[in-house]
Order: sequence, then structure tokens, then C-alpha cells
Amino acid sequence: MQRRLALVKIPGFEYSEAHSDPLRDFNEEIIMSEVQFRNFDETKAYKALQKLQAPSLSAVLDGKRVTSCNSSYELGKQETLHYNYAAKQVDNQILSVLQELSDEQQLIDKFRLIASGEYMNSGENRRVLHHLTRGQLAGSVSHEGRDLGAFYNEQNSRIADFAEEVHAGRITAENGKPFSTVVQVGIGGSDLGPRAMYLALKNHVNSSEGSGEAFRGRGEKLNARFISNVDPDDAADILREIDPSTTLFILVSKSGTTQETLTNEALVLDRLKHAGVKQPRKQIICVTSETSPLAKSSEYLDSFFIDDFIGGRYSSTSAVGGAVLSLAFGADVFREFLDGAHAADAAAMEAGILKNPALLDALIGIWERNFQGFPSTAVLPYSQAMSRFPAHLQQMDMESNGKHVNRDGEQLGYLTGPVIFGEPGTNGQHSFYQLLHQGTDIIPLQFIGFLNSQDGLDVNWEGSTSQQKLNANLAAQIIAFAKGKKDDNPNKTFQGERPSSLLYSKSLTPRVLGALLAHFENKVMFQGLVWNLNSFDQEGVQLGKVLTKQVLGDGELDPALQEFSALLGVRS
Ligand SMILES: O=P(O)(O)OC[C@H]1O[C@](O)(CO)[C@@H](O)[C@@H]1O
Repeated sequence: MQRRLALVKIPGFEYSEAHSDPLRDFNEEIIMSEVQFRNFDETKAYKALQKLQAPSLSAVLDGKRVTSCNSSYELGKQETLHYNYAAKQVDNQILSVLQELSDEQQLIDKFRLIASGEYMNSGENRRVLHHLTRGQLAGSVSHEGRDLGAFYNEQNSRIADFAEEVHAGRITAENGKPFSTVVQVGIGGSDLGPRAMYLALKNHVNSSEGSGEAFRGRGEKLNARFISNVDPDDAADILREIDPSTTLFILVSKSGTTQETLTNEALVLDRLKHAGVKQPRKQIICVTSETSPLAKSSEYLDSFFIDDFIGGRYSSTSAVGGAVLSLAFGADVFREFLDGAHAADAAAMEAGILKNPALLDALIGIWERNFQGFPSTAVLPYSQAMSRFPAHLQQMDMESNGKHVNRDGEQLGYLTGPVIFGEPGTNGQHSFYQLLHQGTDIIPLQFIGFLNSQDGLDVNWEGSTSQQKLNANLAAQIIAFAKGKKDDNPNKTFQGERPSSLLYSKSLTPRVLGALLAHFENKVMFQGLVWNLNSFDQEGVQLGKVLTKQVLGDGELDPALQEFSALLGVRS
């Protein structure tokens, strides 16, 4: 299909000078047949990168490099998110070949095709439209006569209206009391992103101390909880702590068929009945696709929709994240979060890699994975509020780029997505940093930090506040990893040369959080495009689901599966 792409000017968004305006080719026609999908090892840049040597961090990392190796997002309302790559093992030569790689693999053109609604999810023959849930980057995208941008906006405003009715006490629990708690029931992308975003903003809206940032001290409108695992202890833990009779449940499943979520719905219905609620589904709203089995039921209090063009792991900015965030904090907080994501998306259209933090981060990641051979990336937020962000990135990155074949199903001869893991600092320091500092694998580190804590509560002890101690640890770790320490005792030697980057901003606000989310989504997208993958399907999750069904059915099983099932008490 040949589609004309037209980019939309984003009000209030300034573009950088070199590679000037990403909308410079406004009238230039980009169509699918004009971009070339080739494997990474067929590019000239791949061969050039094979010949280059990583610079030594102990040799090059000085104060000047720290202040100059920065690429920033201007997010509007005087909020900025910086990406600092001073402690990465790259020099001008490597960066210039990475620029060539970006140009050769037509990464920006391909992003523009994604934004314009091209069918870039080749495996499932679907468009990839999560960028459209937060704003329009390209011309309008319509499907079967429906303007999809308008559809996503309409769902957001329906959610905003619904949330306002709940907050005003005009929509109540069956007993007439206002809802006091909201519980999201979903798994994977229907849980991880929304949960991570909720936790990231909870303190920001609840703390009345500190000053300046939007929404500070506004207070949570509803306390939110999450149930995801089919392990009954997960639901039991939450259901014991809440009062079901005044709880609003959000059942989130794009497909409407996910075993874990439907099982947990049954548990919730049971608890609601026990609490004396006669029509339990009237305390449940659904977020699903219009074609799902859930959408067919009129028993629910209300339903909000996404579509097949929003991948589960990319759905935090759709109704999937919008429902819980709007109910917990208010729709204006969710809108601010979307605006931050949209500003970061717009910045990701920039062709000059030094002016495009997501693209730069992606390409340095490629350098580390394919030419330095590093197996994983640790995501280390120095912010307790971001405690579940690494878990969200695990799904987003590993479900997207954990692939061994290209978009055409051909086996690849190079490494693709790394293993992602992480914990907030400083907790991680007292846990797995030993291996990061002195283990035999070198693991690149993605630090995230904020100048201010979210809560004003702090103490000055032994000459510094907790927040100062936190960030002192962060600065110290960057240098310890990069430069190491020689010692006569090999056991006390730190080899150093362990690269890290730092994403940082003044405070973790809704706008900054949206930009952080979009940064990683776009980074993963660019990496998938370099590797020539389809980053938007997830066939690797299917086999386990099929075998689970077999175990729970009556048919004959593979003998080893039969024995394991017997061992675990599922089959006799
Ligand atoms: O929203 P659903 O359809 O319940 O799917 C939940 C999750 O399951 C997966 O399909 C993986 O099993 C994820 O990609 C998705 O986020």
C-alpha cells in the first residue's frame, strides 16, 4: 500500500538547528516502497563499526566531557529531560559512523512511516499507533472510515468525564457510597506500564511539601492497587486490604481472552458477592478492544476502548493507562503525562543523532551489544518512585526485540535485544552491584536521577540530606564503574571501563515521566529498526500458553509434561 506522509507542526515545540527542522521535508513524500528493509550486517556502517575500537573511559572521561556529552529534551513549561552519555565508550569517530548507520537504515523515515500509520507490524499485519495516543506527529490516520486519532482522544475524554463523575460522587458503589479505591486487574502490558506510572506519580501528587511543580499536594483522588498474577495469593493480598463494597475495579485486557485476567475477574466477582454487592459487574469497568469478548457484555458499569494498533507493552498512554491514572490522580495529570510523551516523540523525529536522545541512546546500545558484545543492560533509577519502571522496561524491550529472525522471518546472524533488569538505587548497590563492578561480564548501566525528591520530607544528618546522599551515591557509582581502582590485592581491584549513561531532570513530574516513557519506547523502536526486526509482535509467548491449556485439559500429554504436571499437583 502506498501512503502519503504529511507531518504536523507541533505547537510550542522548538527544533534544533543542525539537521534543522524534522518537519523540513513536510512536502516530501515518503512511501513504504521507498524505504529499504535490510539486515544490519548488510550495511556499510556495520562493517565500519567492526573496525573501530572503544575508547578507554579512564583516559577520556574528564569534567569537560561530562558537561559536553549531553542531549536534551525541552518538554515545554520549562521542564527538561537530559541524556548524558559522557561515561559511554564512544568517541567522535564512532558517533559519526553511528550517524551513518542511522541514515543508511533510514531510521527517521521509518519512524515517520510508523507515525503515519503504515502497517509496520509485519507479523500481525497491523499499524503501530501508540504515538498517536498522545498527539499527532503525522497526518491523520483513518481505518475503515474512522479517524483513529479522534477515536483515541474520544476514549480519553470519555475516561475524563467518567473519572470526574466518580470523584464528584455522582457515580457511586452499589451501596450509594463514593468509591474509595480503584483496583486494576490485568497482566503484562495491561499491568506493568500503568502500575509503574502510578507508583512514579503517587508521591508527587500526595506530598504537600516542597514547592513549584504542577499537581504537588493535590492528593490522590482514589488510592489505586493492582492485581496481575494468576497466583491466588496476589489477589488475596489486595482483596484482604480493601473494602470491596466501595472499590471500583478496572478489568484491562486488550484481547479479552487472557487466562490470568479472566481468572482474577472471577475471584473479584466472588469477593464482591461476599461483600453483599448484588450486581458485582456494576462495580467493574472494562478497558478492552471493541472486538473482544469482554466488549460484548453490557453488564459492566462502563467500557473504554483501544484497538489492535496499540501493542500491550505500548499501551500506557492509551485508555489502558488512562483509566487508572485519571481515576487516581485526575485526568489533567494524565494529560500532562501525555504531553511529555508527545514532546519526546517529536524530538525523536530529529535526524541528527546528537540532537535526538532516544536515537543516540539506541545507537550507543547497538554499539555495545553488537561490537562490544555486552549481554544485558541494567536500568537503575535513583528514585524509589520508579521502583517498577525496570519491570515495565523488561517487557517493553525484551518482548519487542527478543527476536532471532528478521521482519521476513529469516534467521539473523547477529545479536539482538539485551537482557534488561534493574532495581532502584541505592538498594541495588547493596544487592547485585558486586557483579556489576567485579563480575566477568560487562553490563552497561542506564542510570536515572532527579535533582529533587518528590516528597519534601527529608533530614539533614551528618552534614547532608537524604536526597544529597542519594545523588552523591549516583555520581560516585558512575565514576567507580568508569574508572575503577587499581590495588595490589586483585580481590580489591576494580577494572573499571564499565559504561553508563544518565537520564536526569530536576523533578519527576507527570511531564517528565511521559518523556521518560517515550524515550525508552522510541529507543527500543530504533534498535528494532536497526536490527531489521518486527518489534511489535510477540510470538514467543504463545507456546507456553498452548501447553498450559493442554495441561488443564483432558487430552494426552507429552510424557515429560505429564510427569511435571503430576509433580506439581495439576494432573494425577
Ligand atoms: O491485554 P491482554 O490481551 O490481556 O494481554 C496481556 C499481555 O499478554 C501478552 O500478549 C503476552 O502474553 C502481552 O503482550 C500483553 O501485554
